[in-house]
Amino acid sequence: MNTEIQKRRAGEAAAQHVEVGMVVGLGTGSTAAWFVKALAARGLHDLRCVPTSEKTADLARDLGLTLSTLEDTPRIDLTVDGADEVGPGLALIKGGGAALLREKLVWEASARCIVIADHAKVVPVLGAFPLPIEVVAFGHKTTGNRIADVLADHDIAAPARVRQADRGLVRTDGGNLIYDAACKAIHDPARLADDLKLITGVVEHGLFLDLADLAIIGTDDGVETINP
Ligand SMILES: O=C[C@H](O)[C@H](O)[C@H](O)COP(=O)(O)O
Repeated sequence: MNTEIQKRRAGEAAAQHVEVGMVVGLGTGSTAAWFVKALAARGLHDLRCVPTSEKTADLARDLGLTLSTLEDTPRIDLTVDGADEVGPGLALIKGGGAALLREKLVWEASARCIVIADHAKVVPVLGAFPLPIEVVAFGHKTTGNRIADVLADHDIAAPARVRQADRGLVRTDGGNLIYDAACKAIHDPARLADDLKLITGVVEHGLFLDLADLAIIGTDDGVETINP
């Protein structure tokens, strides 16, 4: 199994869904990067692209795509983005690259969303990938304790840990921190999503529920599609 080829196949297949003149949301991560490259290679006219991170903005700019912002183009025709896990009903975990807040803002502004991933990302139950939760830096340990309380209420014993990089705490493009919750199995994603949003200090979480309209999954033989 070649994961990178699977990601590339998914990204290239998704680029075929883009039409002339569209406003396109550009996801973040290694899979979304294949989509951005494939999109640039198609050379479509009059596209306006809304990136979900500074990293994606840099890539798209380098490839000659025309960038826009959610402020200038608040209605997006199609967003294509990767995921850390693709569960039943196209419930997703996202945020492994710390871009979940901008991603969710762009997804929610989109008429259609396609998630792209390699085959290993498809899971029967969400939660093996630690759930990213974006929190404001002020008082983040208190917020982390409240997150742990909510997780315990969901029979999830593992604590959420603040994400570290070599040079200290990871900061999102918005200057916030990320807590990763090693849930192992999330049996009621909708209830957990609601409960996390009620915590003061939590900006957003990486559960993307009822947002994806289609999944394009790269395989060793080509691509497979999954509808919600
Ligand atoms: O914050 C990052 C995003 O949600 C990514 O789309 C996600 O982590 C998947 O990234 P990759 O395609 O690199 O596995």
